[in-house]
Amino acid sequence: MHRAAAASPGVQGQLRSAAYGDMGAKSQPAAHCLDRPGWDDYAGCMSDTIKSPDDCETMIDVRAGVDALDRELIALLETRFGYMRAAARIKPDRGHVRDEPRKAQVIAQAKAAAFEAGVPVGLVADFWERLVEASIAYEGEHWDLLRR
Ligand SMILES: O=C(O)C(=O)C[C@]1(C(=O)O)C=C[C@@H](O)C=C1
Repeated sequence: MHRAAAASPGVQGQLRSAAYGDMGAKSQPAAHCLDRPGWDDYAGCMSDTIKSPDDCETMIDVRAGVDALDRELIALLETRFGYMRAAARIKPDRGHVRDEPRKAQVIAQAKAAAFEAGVPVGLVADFWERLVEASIAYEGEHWDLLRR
């Protein structure tokens, strides 16, 4: 499932401004670009500013691409933490915040997806371990905040 297809308009706008916010209105992709899957759409819409890795010719190209991707990653993380706030709101017991079987499933899925994508699996395993632990801490703090 493509993330933009599943996202609300608010999340799409958030992704767009986080990824392309400082590039000026002229270089922002058309809204339809974020509704369609695949690098070709992303790169095609952004061809005047952001090039696909294979099309990069200079370090300016590379760093523009990396910076745009990093902004998008941060926007995605913001959305993930939004789901943690939702979980904190929905889970009836504080003891449910940490769910070890689900944590193991989330990490296993991330490792499998990394393997499929040719991304270093060890890196993803370490990153997701940190990510889920940080998510548990965040969700717990939010659970307490909502009920104090
Ligand atoms: O799935 C949940 O129950 C969540 O709260 C999300 C999440 C996660 O980061 O993905 C966080 C805490 C749980 O230990 C398991 C998974």
